[in-house]
Amino acid sequence: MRKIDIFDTTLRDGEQSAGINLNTAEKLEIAKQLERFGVDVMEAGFPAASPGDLDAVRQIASTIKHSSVTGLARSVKSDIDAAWEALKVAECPRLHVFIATSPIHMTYKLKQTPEQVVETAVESIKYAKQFFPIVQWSAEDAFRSDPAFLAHIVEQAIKAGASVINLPDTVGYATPHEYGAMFKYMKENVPNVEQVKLSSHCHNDLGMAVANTLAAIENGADQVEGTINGIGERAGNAALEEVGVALYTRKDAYNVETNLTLNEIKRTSQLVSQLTGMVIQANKAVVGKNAFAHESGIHQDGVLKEPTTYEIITPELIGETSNNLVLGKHSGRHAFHERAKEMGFLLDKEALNEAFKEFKQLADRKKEITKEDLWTILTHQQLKAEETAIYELESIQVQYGTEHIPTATVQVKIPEGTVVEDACTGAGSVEAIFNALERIVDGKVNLLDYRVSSIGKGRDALGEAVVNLTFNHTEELTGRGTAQDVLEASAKAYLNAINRSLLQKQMEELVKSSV
Ligand SMILES: CC(=O)SCCNC(=O)CCNC(=O)[C@H](O)C(C)(C)COP(=O)(O)OP(=O)(O)OC[C@H]1O[C@@H](n2cnc3c(N)ncnc32)[C@H](O)[C@@H]1OP(=O)(O)O
Ligand SMILES: CC(C)C(=O)C(=O)O
Repeated sequence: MRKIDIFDTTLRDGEQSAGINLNTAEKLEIAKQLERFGVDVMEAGFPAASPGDLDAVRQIASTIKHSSVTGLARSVKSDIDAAWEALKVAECPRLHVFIATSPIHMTYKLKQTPEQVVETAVESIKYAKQFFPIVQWSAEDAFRSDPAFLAHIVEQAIKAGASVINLPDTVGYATPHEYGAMFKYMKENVPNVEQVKLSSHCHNDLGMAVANTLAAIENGADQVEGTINGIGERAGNAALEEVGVALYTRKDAYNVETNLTLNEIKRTSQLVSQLTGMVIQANKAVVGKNAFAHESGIHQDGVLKEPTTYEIITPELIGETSNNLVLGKHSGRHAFHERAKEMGFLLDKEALNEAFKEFKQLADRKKEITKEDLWTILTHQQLKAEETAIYELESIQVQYGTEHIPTATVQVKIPEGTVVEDACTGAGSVEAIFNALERIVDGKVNLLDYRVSSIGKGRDALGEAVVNLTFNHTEELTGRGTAQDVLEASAKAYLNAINRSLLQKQMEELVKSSV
């Protein structure tokens, strides 16, 4: 199988992303991880850019042993000298030197004629070859260059000593078909092309960087360039993790191999995201938070029965521990039951169905159902199953205004099965609720403590109330209640404590009568 070299430029083109600035220690950390990931070449920086960049490239070049380290230089002697200064410590120093070849860039930016550009390119490669055993030459904006001129300058670059020729789509303008055709054209029109490796370098301005990279491979590219998470100038570069996984998953289509250790992808991606501060979009292919998440019931059911129904990549392939069946309003019973089992809840069918109903009601109101929400719902059902609720809150209504006395009206289903209603005032809404409930429950309540907190984050988080009380002079009991509204949660917590007290009494009587 044909081997494709992976050239990573996270630390050079990736760092060119607006807002990213990595220090030497951070660059070194990423470089070590790129080495573990198995990239063949890593571009560690642009040594002429700053003393800091030169130092970082030097440190990386002296540390990394299993990937070749390179640095970028303009076709300017002082840039090449700076690169040599940084890279001479490397096991096999490699330079990446470039000059633009498109009419727009030559005319307006370089202000050179095509002949002058050829001369500058050849001179710089020859100069670099005095120091570097390996010189990669890039035709910046190759895709928008005149094909015949491009073929001519590539031929001259090879004659001057370049051993890798990179043909970037610098502004992300190409379509896959067109970008592939450029490689085919070079293969057919550069007489000495077989002496070198051809390389792709794609930008993502039209969202086609990865597709273009794959098209280059199909048309003879031996090396592909890109970055982790696709970071880079403007809309970024081809995302290497996507390229690697596409080549592996569609081996049947591409029939090539790489040295990448794919199960290092997750770790590499996380590290780059964390150190650069570039957040990975949730739906990003391969490494996005949702890449292995299934939310809808039909998909979840399929994946539970057979993962390949909806997963073409296994999470393990990229070093992810498992897929994620996200429970939300589109989820179905299969996934909900499976999650309950995973969480250790052994509920009967009826309790599970009740829990599922409660879950769906909550899912309608909340963006995301958190693990804490599920614990609450499932625990509630489990307690219900074990305890047989004695007092159950039916409804609650509170009138509150800064100029009015808070009044609560509550309806509670009592142990006899009837629904009783009562109302009471209080210094605040919670006290009014507790006073009304105390009139309904048959006994003396002594409230000892009361706390409310939110479960999870966000404006739509559930409220949890905890009540400590004694009932008819029992020992202190704790009751918990959860609801979207803290007043409802408070009423539930209050009744939960009373129910626990009654249950305890029933148990004691049962034990006494059996002795
Ligand atoms: C497509 C790419 O990603 S290319 C890489 C882009 N990366 C970077 O630019 C990051 C590092 N760059 C830098 O730190 C600075 O730009 C430096 C140190 C390289 C140069 O800084 P300055 O000397 O202040 O020049 P400045 O950046 O303003 O302008 C670039 C100059 O280089 C020239 N130039 C651009 N590319 C090349 C090239 N490949 N070969 C020779 N000269 C070039 C420009 O024409 C311009 O020349 P001019 O000053 O005669 O007009
Ligand atoms: C310098 C070259 C390789 C580049 O980054 C580009 O053309 O995008």
